[in-house]
Amino acid sequence: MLRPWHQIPISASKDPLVEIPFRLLRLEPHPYLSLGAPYANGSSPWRLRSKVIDRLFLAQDLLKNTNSELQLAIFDAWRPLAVQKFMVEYSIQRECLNQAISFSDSNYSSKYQEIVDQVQKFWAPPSTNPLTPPPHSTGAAIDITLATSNGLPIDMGGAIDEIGDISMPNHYSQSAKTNPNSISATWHSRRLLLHEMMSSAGFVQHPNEWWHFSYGDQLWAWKNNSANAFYGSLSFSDSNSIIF
Ligand SMILES: C[C@@H](N)C(=O)N[C@H](C)C(=O)O
Ligand SMILES: [Zn+2]
Repeated sequence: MLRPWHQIPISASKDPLVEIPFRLLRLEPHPYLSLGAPYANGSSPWRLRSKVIDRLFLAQDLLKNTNSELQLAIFDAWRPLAVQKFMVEYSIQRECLNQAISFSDSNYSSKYQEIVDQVQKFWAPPSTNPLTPPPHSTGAAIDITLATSNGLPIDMGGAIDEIGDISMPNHYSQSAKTNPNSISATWHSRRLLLHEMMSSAGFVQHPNEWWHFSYGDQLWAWKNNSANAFYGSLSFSDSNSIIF
């Protein structure tokens, strides 16, 4: 499924993919490694382009100055194409189970196709076309939330990766307006805070996901009216060297 930002050309930067320093909190164990996703040769998902990491530190400092009791907490970062494919297939199967659809009838069921469409609102296709890379395989995208200073993720009114309207960044805006003292208003303000810190540091947010942000990829270029994106897909060869 092509998105409007897939028409943006990529003029590939050589900014390297590097390990995210431990000063930024990681939510361990890594959710997709725990599911058995295929990270070749034990390669680390905790990596991003170096300039993206600089921006994350900026967002972290902004957050510290706004609310010293909170910190950023990273859920996922770099994702090889094989992992993107694994996670898309896993998510379709999980939704089939949740919605009691038989995966074995998949080819014949229109309900199955509905589930595929729902999942594709949240997961980018594992495209091998260099013109349409999935954002996480460029090293420019991050799934992130807020945590207390002692490392406990706070409730944002919906789990990361949930398939449904609850994941829309503004899902609670109406109920927050109607009832400013409700838990929905708290969730809305937490989502707004995350968005504000990340966007002040230069990131853009995915339209359907409160937790997904990127810097320098096609979505970022499209939202910023920039002629080019500067991060394309990268993957690791068996020897772990970077291939652009
Ligand atoms: C679903 C979520 N983890 C995610 O990363 N979604 C984006 C759009 C993606 O698959 O690149
Ligand atoms: Zn993401």
